[in-house]
Amino acid sequence: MWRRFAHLSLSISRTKLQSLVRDPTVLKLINTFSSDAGNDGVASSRKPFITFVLGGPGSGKGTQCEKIASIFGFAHLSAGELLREEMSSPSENGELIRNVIKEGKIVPSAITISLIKRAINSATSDKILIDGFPRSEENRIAFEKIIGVEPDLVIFFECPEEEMVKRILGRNQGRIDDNMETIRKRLKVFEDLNMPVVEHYSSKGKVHKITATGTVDEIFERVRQVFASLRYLKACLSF
Ligand SMILES: Nc1ncnc2c1ncn2[C@@H]1O[C@H](COP(=O)(O)OP(=O)(O)OP(=O)(O)O)[C@@H](O)[C@H]1O
Ligand SMILES: O=c1ccn([C@@H]2O[C@H](COP(=O)(O)O)[C@@H](O)[C@H]2O)c(=O)[nH]1
Ligand SMILES: [Mg+2]
Repeated sequence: MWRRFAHLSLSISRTKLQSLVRDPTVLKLINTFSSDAGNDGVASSRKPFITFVLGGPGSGKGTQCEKIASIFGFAHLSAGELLREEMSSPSENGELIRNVIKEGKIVPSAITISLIKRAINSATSDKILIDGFPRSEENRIAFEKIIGVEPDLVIFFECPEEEMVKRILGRNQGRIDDNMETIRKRLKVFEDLNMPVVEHYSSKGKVHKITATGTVDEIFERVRQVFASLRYLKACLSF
């Protein structure tokens, strides 16, 4: 296959390309865009390319996901947003979700995963950003079991607590959990339950840690480089 690259003046060595082709994320990129293989958990005839976007409350996940979605053509699924919509609809789980969110705790996996699964199945892109999920190791294990896939990539926004608190208190969207009492609980849940998920995927080499301080555009420039390099590799490897 290397002859296919011969006419390109790529500043990337053959050895590097060979190692990239063995990289699971790159292999998945190629499969996502060129195969019809499906899986049992989601109805798509293609395997979606799944990115988990993690970070503490107020670290900027939603803000950055919107930019990734518009520039790189991803579908943006926010687990928190799906739960808020469910909470506001005449759903049998509405009251439970409201109480859990108000307490800064984690909604049972079965509820969140069924909302995520439905959203993946109706997404118009096979490149999916799942924002703010999994929140715990229990969430993660349940997702991998029910959906039958692991994420291809994990973006982790690292942000100091005082900055996250400042951002949340300035958000002004009327969220029932954007108050100091709930914020303290959310920060503790993040450290105790969400960080082990980041550590799990770090040990598998899937995490891209992004420093989440600075302006929205400065942070997006760091994020953009991760996705631009994936897009570049796809372009190199799939023609
Ligand atoms: N780099 C930034 N500098 C200043 N404010 C920011 C920055 N990024 C996002 N914000 C603002 O901070 C608030 C929180 O951002 P955002 O909603 O994207 O965070 P989040 O990680 O999705 O939070 P949550 O986990 O609570 O949903 C928003 O009001 C957003 O406009
Ligand atoms: O997978 C999830 C995602 C969210 N929650 C609950 O919702 C709130 C708000 O989530 P944001 O991502 O900050 O919008 C969160 O504090 C949890 O209570 C959840 O349980 N599971
Ligand atoms: Mg958010």
